[in-house]
Amino acid sequence: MILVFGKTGQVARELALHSGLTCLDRAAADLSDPSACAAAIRLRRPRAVINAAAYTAVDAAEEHEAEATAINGDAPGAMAAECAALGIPFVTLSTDYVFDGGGETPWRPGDAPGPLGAYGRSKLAGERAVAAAGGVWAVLRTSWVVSAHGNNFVRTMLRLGAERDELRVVADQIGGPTPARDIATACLRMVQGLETAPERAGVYHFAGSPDVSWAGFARAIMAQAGLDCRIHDIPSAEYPTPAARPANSRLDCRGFTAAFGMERPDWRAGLGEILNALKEG
Ligand SMILES: NC(=O)C1=CN([C@@H]2O[C@H](COP(=O)(O)OP(=O)(O)OC[C@H]3O[C@@H](n4cnc5c(N)ncnc54)[C@H](OP(=O)(O)O)[C@@H]3O)[C@@H](O)[C@H]2O)C=CC1
Ligand SMILES: Cc1cn([C@H]2C[C@H](O)[C@@H](COP(=O)(O)OP(=O)(O)O[C@H]3O[C@@H](C)C(=O)[C@@H](O)[C@H]3O)O2)c(=O)[nH]c1=O
Ligand SMILES: [Mg+2]
Repeated sequence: MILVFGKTGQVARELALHSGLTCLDRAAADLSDPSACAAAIRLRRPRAVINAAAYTAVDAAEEHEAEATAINGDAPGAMAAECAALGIPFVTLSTDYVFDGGGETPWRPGDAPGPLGAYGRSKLAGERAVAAAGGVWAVLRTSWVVSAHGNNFVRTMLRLGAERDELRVVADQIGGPTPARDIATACLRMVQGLETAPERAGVYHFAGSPDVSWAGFARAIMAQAGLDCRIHDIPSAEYPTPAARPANSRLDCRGFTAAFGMERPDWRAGLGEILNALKEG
């Protein structure tokens, strides 16, 4: 059995569609209590652990950094330490928001992080705690997660696109939208890969292709959904938010493909599947 932290989130819901997994919701394991997470692993004796739970409210994290750091920093660290003690692989997710967004070159896993906000700092704290715990661990940084469930940009655009004739969307933040379904597959590939070749432990990048601005992504969503809503390109300065977002969120995913044999998924295909799932309701 593979133990998954998270049950209701975008990635956790896609993981739960696979067999051989036990998914823990907040009632079964609250990440604001890291030692309870370690205890849950000890009790259940899985062959591997995937952490798909996190504090993901980017703007709210600015005012709740201590809570975000407990959940995104301390809890994965405690999980990783327990997995190291048990000699089992541990996979956790991180984000493009650990980078400062400078330049236009896709970020490589070894590039220096420089988070612009509290969410990114809390996720970086988690990466560092996991690496420090030792054992057979992997951090998968992904970006712009989308699915038919939960809070994500596709669902926001569908809601707003049905209400309005035009929308202003930032065009100077570029990244790779990533279907949660593909992230779930990637996590399971990593578990298998780490079981057979533990020397693959480390930090990896995995994002959908092609890279696009939020405005470009919004236009694709409106077009594929058949919504008549015009998207105006705006600079980030015209869409002020409590937390700054990186301008360059491009992730260089070649190391992941080389290690685990999975290419970057085309988000345009994933978007079609999400729209179909929402239509079938
Ligand atoms: N969403 C995105 O765009 C991106 C996400 N990521 C990372 O990918 C991973 C998965 O994200 P995603 O699936 O989108 O997340 P979601 O925001 O969809 O879900 C978050 C999950 O974490 C759970 N959770 C939050 N706080 C706690 C807590 N204190 N104890 C237990 N469970 C808790 C939530 O449970 P509940 O329903 O009870 O609140 C929910 O199941 C995260 O590590 C995230 O940082 C990386 C890049 C982009
Ligand atoms: C709704 C809306 C958003 N925007 C902008 C704000 C923001 O820069 C961008 C995306 O909005 P979101 O609120 O979805 O962005 P955000 O919540 O920051 O998404 C991030 O979530 C975390 C968890 C991650 O790890 C990141 O990879 C990333 O996916 O679009 C507009 O320009 N116009 C709009 O009408
Ligand atoms: Mg959001």
